[in-house]
Amino acid sequence: MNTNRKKDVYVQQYQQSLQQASDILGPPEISENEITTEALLGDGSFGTVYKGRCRQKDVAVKVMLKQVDEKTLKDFRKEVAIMSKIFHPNIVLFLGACTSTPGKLMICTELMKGNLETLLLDPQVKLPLVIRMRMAKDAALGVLWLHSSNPVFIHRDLKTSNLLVDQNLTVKVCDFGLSQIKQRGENLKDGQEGAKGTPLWMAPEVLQGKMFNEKADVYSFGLVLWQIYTRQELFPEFDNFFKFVAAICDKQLRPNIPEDCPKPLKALIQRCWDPNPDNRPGFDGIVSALEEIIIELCIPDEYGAILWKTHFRHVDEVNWKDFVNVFANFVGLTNANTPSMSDLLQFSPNLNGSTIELNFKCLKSIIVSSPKGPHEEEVVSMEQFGKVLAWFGNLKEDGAQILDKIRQLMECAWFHGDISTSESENRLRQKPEGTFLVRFSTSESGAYTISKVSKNGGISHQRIHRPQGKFQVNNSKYLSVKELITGEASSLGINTPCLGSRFLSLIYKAQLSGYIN
Ligand SMILES: Nc1ncnc2c1ncn2[C@@H]1O[C@H](COP(=O)(O)OP(=O)(O)OP(=O)(O)O)[C@@H](O)[C@H]1O
Repeated sequence: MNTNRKKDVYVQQYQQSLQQASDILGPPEISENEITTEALLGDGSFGTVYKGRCRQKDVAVKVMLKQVDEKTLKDFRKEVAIMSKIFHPNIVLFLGACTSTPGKLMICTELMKGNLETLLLDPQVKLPLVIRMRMAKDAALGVLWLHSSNPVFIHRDLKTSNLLVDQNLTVKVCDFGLSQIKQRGENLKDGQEGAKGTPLWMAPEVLQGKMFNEKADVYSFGLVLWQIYTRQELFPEFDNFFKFVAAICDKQLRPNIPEDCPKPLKALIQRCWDPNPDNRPGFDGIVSALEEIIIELCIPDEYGAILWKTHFRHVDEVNWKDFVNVFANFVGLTNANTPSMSDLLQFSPNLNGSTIELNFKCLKSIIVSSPKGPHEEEVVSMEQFGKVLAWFGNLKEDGAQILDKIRQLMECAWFHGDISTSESENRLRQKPEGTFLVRFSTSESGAYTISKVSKNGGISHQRIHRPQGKFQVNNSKYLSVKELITGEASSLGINTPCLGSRFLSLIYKAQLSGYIN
């Protein structure tokens, strides 16, 4: 037998054994008495979802209605069959099902914290936009997986209540009761029983009983994105189905996108809910667009965002060495013909004790989050990179000089950097009037705060604002914090730097070991 033929036989044998295994095993069957139900988690049209226990594990249990018609039974079997075939970190993990006891049909899945709709509509829950966009990306990754499978899975009931959230705010897609399988390129049409899904979230072609494909999920996802952005209820003004269908399909009505919505997000939402399914993006395009939106939210500096998009677009954080190499290349300190900056810093005797080495030490001291455990790496997050650029400048104009700016500020005894308001008060307590420090503002991006001991030993805080990249207190603007402190010392009543800055020891240690000053 030649090698290719042998390979074919092995592949055939392997596929047969897989088929046999799946015929024997089927979806993991759990017997009725292994499942106990506790608190109610949610009510759906197919049944009720409870928190439960199964084989000593907390689970979610969807208990189907006792009296089910043939169609619901078919949907239940389909949900079990689909869930037992899909595995992805953004799809709720199917654990097993009780399929054999009539009147006791149950599906067990991993237990999640709750659904996204409830979270979004709760005004008490703080969810910054960047976190919401990460949640949207999670959901899009889950649906991308469904749409990329062969055959294709169409979810058919995408809505925020079918997106579940865990304790880390990771989002996972659930509820495959209405999902359908189709071949790539195939279009489907609903039968006599009518459109499937939840009308408010349904694509116009589905509402009208026309041919549809996976782009119907994209339409629903446009509404999901709208709700993730606005945190408002969807179409509260409608209570009549026929008027609703006419508004969506004939008048092409869509929810209002607020003025302050970032332009790329607005464009993405509008493309997703385009009346023509062919104009809607695929989920791979949606994931890419969300990645760009997340990067731009975290890194408002134009060139900083370009750096991250070009080199690290799929990740939220990178290890320090990779970051240093990319950054040094980007600002022209190294190029394709030189060794990488991390190698230069480690092995080049020329850089030992140089300003460049010290500059990178200073950058590292504010950009790297310290490892949480012995096996964790030193990493730079997209957020922290964005913050450092907001504090220290404009990457396009400053290039490598940004590193000098960081070091020069750290050389000032009064600069304490990333300490909290209460830590600044601890450091200033009992100090004479006029003692002061400067730190990063905890609430305004790119801004600084002067904390000082005022009359009678009271401690007060004053913001240094950043209009157009300048540094401003009262009505005076300066090119740097250092110039501002010198220029405004007497008007601000500050005279003595508060000691204790962690950066100063870094600079002194460097000077003692021979750094050029
Ligand atoms: N694994 C889970 N962990 C925590 N809560 C869950 C879980 N699964 C479902 N829920 C809760 O139950 C609700 C209903 O679940 P699900 O959508 O699967 O039921 P359904 O009967 O198919 O509902 P519908 O068809 O009306 O969307 C969810 O919105 C969620 O709040």
